[in-house]
Amino acid sequence: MNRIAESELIINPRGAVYHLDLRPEEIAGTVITVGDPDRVKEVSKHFDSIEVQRQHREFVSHTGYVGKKRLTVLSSGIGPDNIDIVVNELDALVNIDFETRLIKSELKALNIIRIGTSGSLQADIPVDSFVASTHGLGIDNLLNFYRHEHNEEENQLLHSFVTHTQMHGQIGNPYVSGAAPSLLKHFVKDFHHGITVTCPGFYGPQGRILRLGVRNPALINRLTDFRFGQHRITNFEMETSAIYGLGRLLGHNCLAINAIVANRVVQEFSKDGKAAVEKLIQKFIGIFAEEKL
Ligand SMILES: O=P(O)(O)O[C@H]1O[C@H](CO)[C@@H](O)[C@H]1O
Ligand SMILES: O=c1cc[nH]c(=O)[nH]1
Repeated sequence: MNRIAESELIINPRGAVYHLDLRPEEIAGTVITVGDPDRVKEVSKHFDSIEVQRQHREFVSHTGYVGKKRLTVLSSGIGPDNIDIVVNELDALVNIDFETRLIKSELKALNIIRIGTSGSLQADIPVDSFVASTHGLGIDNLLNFYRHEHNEEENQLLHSFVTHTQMHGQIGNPYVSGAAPSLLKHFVKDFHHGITVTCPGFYGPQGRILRLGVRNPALINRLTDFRFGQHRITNFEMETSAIYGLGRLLGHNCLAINAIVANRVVQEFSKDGKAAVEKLIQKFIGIFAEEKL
């Protein structure tokens, strides 16, 4: 097996991975990712104890316990490019030996759960409600830098998506991956389920028009109308498909749960998005404490 060079896996003088500044023993088997660094303490304030607190750039992390269960909460910052760093470095922390720089013979699967905010694409999914993503569909291109394959059903879904949204030639190849069924099954009551589209930006890529025109002005309507069997697109944001896609390639169990702060169909924004996120965090902590995940 090949030793991974110093330039490829960068380990700092503390023995911690380059961007996250975390050592292997400093993360738990369940990792919550949040976009906003300030949200990390909003999650860890519900921990019974905190044993590790680190910060490097936008990557703030707290590891501690809820009851006897250990978990880490880590901010990713905004966007799929940051998820490339977060998921690869989390995987390295558990699956690469930092002494020998060799991939371990026994690989570990993390539970990676995003607690985020998102924009609804359906009139019946109002602001302040919650969505658990059955699929992450990426129009951000990140996964196309890696060798990956889709199954027949995913290929059909993507073909139908590109045709319906008329995105041919506008962006690279969209990609799609499902949530881990072992995690999704715990987030049913009080959650809408559906496909989450992940975008490489908040404005043009999500059809927002301020001063610039967009190439696909009908994008929101086309996403709202899209159907594939019983599947529809519930929402969009900027991380889920990258987490699901990289997580699947690396063998981790991934889920995204999002609080809806904007409804793009009825053009409404939450009056108290912070309260909606707090309710979602409390719901997650309750489920994590009581159920087997
Ligand atoms: O609230 P977070 O988790 O950052 O998620 C959403 O909010 C950011 C945009 O405002 C993007 O990261 C988007 O995915
Ligand atoms: O509309 C929204 C709201 C939150 N996050 C997004 O990416 N889009």
